[in-house]
Parts: sequence; structure tokens; C-alpha cells
Amino acid sequence: MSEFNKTPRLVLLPAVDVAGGKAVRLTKGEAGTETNYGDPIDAAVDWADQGAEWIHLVDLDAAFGRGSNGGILKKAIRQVRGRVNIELSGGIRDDESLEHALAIGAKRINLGTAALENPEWAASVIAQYGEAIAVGLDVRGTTLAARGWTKDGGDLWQVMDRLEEAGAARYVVTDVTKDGTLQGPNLELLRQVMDRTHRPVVASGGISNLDDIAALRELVPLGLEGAIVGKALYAGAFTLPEALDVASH
Ligand SMILES: O=C(O)c1ccccc1N[C@@H]1O[C@H](COP(=O)(O)O)[C@@H](O)[C@H]1O
Repeated sequence: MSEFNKTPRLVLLPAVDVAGGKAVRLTKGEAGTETNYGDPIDAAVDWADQGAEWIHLVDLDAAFGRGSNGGILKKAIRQVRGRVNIELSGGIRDDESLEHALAIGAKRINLGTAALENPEWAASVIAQYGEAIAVGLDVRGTTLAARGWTKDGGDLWQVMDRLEEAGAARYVVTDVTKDGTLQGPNLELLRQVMDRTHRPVVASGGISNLDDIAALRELVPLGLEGAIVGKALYAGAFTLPEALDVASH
């Protein structure tokens, strides 16, 4: 196949979710389901060493509104600066937290709760920062989830209409019921979201094996730009180099 008709690669974003100063994975985002994977700075450096181009870095305590891992996130970003782009999320809900996130070196901010609860502010920062703002659409069925995924945040399609109007640059779509379960991504949900936008979409939740990555890569022509990989990498289901290979061939 020539370079011209090859499917473009799928960008993979290893996740580093931080709670209580540790890299953890949750099941379906539920507090108390943490599996501990050690030092988040080591994890970030490890993914950078293994070829990650992006890391999806999450302050879970900030997302749940119960604390902050700000110092650790800053150190992690500093350690991989110049090698890896950081997509930062969790608790970024006002000018101060957004400006701080950008100041410590995040290339992209993922807004969850704020995009649901504060539409005017979300529209204003989407207009101001453009590509630096992604919106996280964290859903159960077609109901969005906010505040550490503990509160309903409205209807996915209605909120998407508003975000499209606001000019959101990119969506990060998480099926909360799949996240951390190793049950495979929700391909149908991704297709439905991509049907409603021309903006790039990043998939999150459920990847369990290399076949899932191959299936997601098939969606690249429909608008899927990337996929966040969490538990499968930490559990050793495959290595990041193996996944990057599947994502690009
Ligand atoms: O990633 C998780 O497991 C997770 C679990 C529970 C809540 C949030 C989680 N992840 C990230 O947090 C943002 C939302 O943060 P906020 O609502 O803007 O404060 C979400 O998009 C995920 O990236």
C-alpha cells in the first residue's frame, strides 16, 4: 500500500491517574476500587522511555473534590518535558486552575465537570485557548457524569450540541461503565459521537488487548484521533511498544 492511501495512525495516550500521591487505576471510576501502581513520576518517565507521544495525566483527588496532587503532577510534567505532550485533567474548573495547568506545562486541558456545570466559562475558554482545550464526555449510557463521576451532568447529545456551537476543538469520550474493566471499548458510542462532530475524538475506557487497539484504529478514518490506555498497560496485557506498533500499522 502506498503512503497516500494508508490509514493514519491512532495516537495512544497512556494514562497516569494519581490519587493519594500514587499512580492508580480505578474500576468504573469508583472511589475505593484503586489498584496501586507506584510512583506516578516513575510511571510518566516509563511511558516516555517506551515511546509515548502523549500522556493522559489525571488528578483523581481533584476530580473527586477531596484534595490535590498538584506538586506531584508538576514534577511528573517537568520530568518528561520536551519528550511527551501532557493532556491534564481532574479538577480544572476555573481560570486559576486552568492557567496553573498550562503554566506547569500541560499542552492540553481536559475539562469534565466545568463543561457541564459552567457552560459560559467553558465556551469562553474554548474560544480563548482553542486546541489547548479538550472536553471530556464521560458517560453512562447517554448520560454525562460530573464531579468524580458521582453526579449526573445532562444528556450527551444536548451537551454536545452546545459544545459544537461553542467550537470545542476535541472530545475525549469515556464510557464510565467500561473504564478499568478490561471489557473492550464502546465502539458504538464512539461511532455515534463521531457522527455528530467533525472534531477529533479520543477514546477512553475498556481497552484490554491489542485487538481492541486494532479495532479502534479502524475508526481513524471516521474521526478517531487517539485512545487512552490505562489498566491493560499496567496489568501487562501488552507493552506500550507493542500497542504503538498496532496503532500505526
Ligand atoms: O479517570 C478516571 O478514572 C476518573 C474517575 C473519576 C473521575 C474522573 C476521572 N478521570 C478524569 O477526570 C476528568 C474530569 O475531571 P473534572 O470533572 O473536570 O474535575 C475526566 O474527564 C477524566 O479525564
